[in-house]
Amino acid sequence: MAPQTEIPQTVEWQGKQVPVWSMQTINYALLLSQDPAEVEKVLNACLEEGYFYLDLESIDGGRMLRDQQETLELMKRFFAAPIELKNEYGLISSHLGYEPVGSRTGAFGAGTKDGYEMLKVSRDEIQRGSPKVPQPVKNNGDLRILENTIGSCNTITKVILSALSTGMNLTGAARFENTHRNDRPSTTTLSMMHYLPSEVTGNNKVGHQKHTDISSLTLLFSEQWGLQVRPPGTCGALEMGFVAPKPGCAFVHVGDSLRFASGMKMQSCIHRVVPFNPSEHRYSIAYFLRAEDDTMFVDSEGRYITAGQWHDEKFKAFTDPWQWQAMAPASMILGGMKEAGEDDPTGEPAQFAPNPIALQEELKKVSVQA
Ligand SMILES: O=C(O)CCC(=O)C(=O)O
Ligand SMILES: [Fe+2]
Repeated sequence: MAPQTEIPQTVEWQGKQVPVWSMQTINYALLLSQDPAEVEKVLNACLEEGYFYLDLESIDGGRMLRDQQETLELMKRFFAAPIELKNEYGLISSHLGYEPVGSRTGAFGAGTKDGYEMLKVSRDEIQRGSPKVPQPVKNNGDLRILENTIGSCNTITKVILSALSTGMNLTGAARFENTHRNDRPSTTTLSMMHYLPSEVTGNNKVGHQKHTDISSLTLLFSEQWGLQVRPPGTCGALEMGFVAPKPGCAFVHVGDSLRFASGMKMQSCIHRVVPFNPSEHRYSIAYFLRAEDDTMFVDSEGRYITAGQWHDEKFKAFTDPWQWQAMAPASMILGGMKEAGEDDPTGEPAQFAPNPIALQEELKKVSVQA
């Protein structure tokens, strides 16, 4: 057996010891063969925690890891290009195009902005003859890399979905795969993110806001620290803690759509990204496997709605100014997941807190517009 990489139980961040949450590691090669013990293990991870590591170091997973490395190189080239080229088409739709830094609320909520720029290429788009991607990556070599990566991620997430259907004894049309078919429209997308160093953006423009994902499953690759999750507890989620990057592994988590499709049995993972190292550029690749647009489920508000409608409403909530987010039901951003109390009783690190006078001014601005 390969030696286990030691993951610490806590890590120092902003002068405090913060938990590093441990989790199950699922073996992709075993899942591919529907190994009964591995199927049960992945199902339990989704029912109890809503996330796990996926070990891809095998003959099948190895090529997928190489696709990620190629995508990482592609992203670094893309994000180094001038803004006019990156933003050639802007954000064409919610799941396709470029979003500059500071487009959404940041890691520390009210009055802060996010610290990442993002390029999204949807699975539906890459399947088209002439995908609409900005000029820096619109060449045969880069399009091939994007197609390979989207194909790999799609296969991996479908293998997981299939194991979960088997684990839940779903048969025929009731299996989860049957609402995630490639030839039916969906908002499934590959999202490539570049977090700028907080030394460059300033402390009020950092990270990624706390949320659960719209998707059914999210497959996430990052070799760098910064991602935090809030594990579900018996009386609400526990404290935010880090996910340690693990070599050869992806981090997979359940999103709202699969929680809803499982009749609320699975946990949608509460997470955010914080600046870990103020001088570091952080890169992450997320594949959001989403249900076909016309899939029906009961959402966290008890409504019988389509996956498309849940996507559109939640995407709007993600991109709304924080003042409007604060007025929306909490079940939207957190997919109905419960939190026991404050993230941290001693509060967020002071250096990231927005100036209270500036906050009041911003609040006034939006109430005048509304
Ligand atoms: O950058 C990351 O590690 C996570 C990004 C994320 O949560 C998202 O795009 O939904
Ligand atoms: Fe997310």
